[in-house]
This record gives sequence, C-alpha cells and structure tokens, in this order.
Amino acid sequence: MNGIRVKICGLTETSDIPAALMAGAAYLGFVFFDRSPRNLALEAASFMAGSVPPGPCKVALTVDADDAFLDRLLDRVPLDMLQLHGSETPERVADIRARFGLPVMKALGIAGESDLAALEEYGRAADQILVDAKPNPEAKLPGGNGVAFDWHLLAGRRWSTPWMLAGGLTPENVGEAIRLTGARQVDVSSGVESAPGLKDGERIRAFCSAAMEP
Ligand SMILES: O=C(O)c1ccccc1NCC(=O)[C@H](O)[C@H](O)COP(=O)(O)O
Repeated sequence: MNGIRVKICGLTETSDIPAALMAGAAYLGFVFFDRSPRNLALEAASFMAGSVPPGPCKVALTVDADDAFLDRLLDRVPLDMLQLHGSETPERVADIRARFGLPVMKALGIAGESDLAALEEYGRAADQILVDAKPNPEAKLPGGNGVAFDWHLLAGRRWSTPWMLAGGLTPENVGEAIRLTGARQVDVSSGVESAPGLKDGERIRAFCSAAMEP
C-alpha cells in the first residue's frame, strides 16, 4: 500500500457502495446534476449514503447549486464533503464553506499552463482542489467526460492545499498519471463504468489496486 487515496465518483446503484468499499476507496461521490446519467434523486442518495459505514468520506457533487438546494440536500442526505463542479467564484466557495459547515472541494478544469494560476486562488477558499480536465466546448457535462489533460503540466509542482487528480483516469493509466503528477489522491468516474452511469465492480477493483498497489 502506498497511501494513495481513491475517490469513486458517480455511484448510482446501492451495490456500488460495497464494491467501492471492498476495493479500498476513501471517498464515495454522489452526483446531483439533472443532466447527468449519474444524477441521484435525494431519496435514493439518502438511502445509499445512509448505508455507508463510518469512515469513508461521502461527497456530494453539485454544479452552481443555490442555497435552497444545498439546504434540502444536507437536510436529507448524510454527507461529509461538498464538491463544487460549476463556475462558483472563490467568494461563493468560501460562502458555502462557512454557511454549510462542511469541507469543500472545488473542481478546476485544466487545459494548459494558464489554467494553473486558479489553483492558488481557489486554494485559499477551498479545503481541497479537484484538478480535472477542462471540458471540450461541445461537451454536454461540466465533468465526468472521461477526458484526460496533459499530466506533464503538473509535474514537479507543489500546492499547499490538498488536491486530487481527475479526468480520464482508468485502471490502465492511473499508475502512469500518479507517477507523472505526484498526485496522492485520484478520482475516477467514466473509467470504471461499463456504460454511462453504470459502475463496473471489477473495474473499480482494478482501478483501486492499480492506484494503491502499483
Ligand atoms: O459525472 C457527472 O455526470 C458529472 C456531472 C456534472 C459535473 C461533474 C460530473 N462529474 C465529475 C466527476 O465525476 C469527476 O469528479 C471528474 O470529472 C472525472 O470524471 P471522469 O473523467 O469521468 O473520470
């Protein structure tokens, strides 16, 4: 074991939870975004998150959510972290963190060198940064597109805020991604699916072991 922490994002079936936990995932991600094939109704999310034993971090992914939705979400679903995957400003990130009392992870899209400055800025407002691929202009979703960015952009860089690598990771490429970027945490959604929104237990297991026991 190398201490790498894995987040499996976009769980949609109750059976995804034991699959992710048995594989050793440290974070479980639930998506709340209407247009996503991984979108969960609050009732389903409440049941799924309620079935998680103490330990793993239960993360809610939202996109430019307003306070009324976050109130309803946190009223009904037992959660440990909010992942903000829209165009929330640093001020909005800080506001959500103060108002809702949960750690916040801000997702930032990277396509080139010039996108890296935002990591410093948002690092002052968020508890963690999710360093993800910037979606193509024609993409239907702001994340979860199974697209990677050039990992060399992160090589040799250090940030004081904890961060997690995401975007197009798979059981086949996660070892190389960790080696090139120095990531200590990795996030995956599409790369462990058999179809959009359908997690594959065997790929979850393969991903976790490739990340944690290379
Ligand atoms: O997964 C979705 O459907 C989604 C919808 C809206 C915003 C973000 C979304 N997903 C983000 C993720 O699941 C991951 O955190 C990240 O983007 C990596 O996804 P993938 O490239 O599919 O592994």
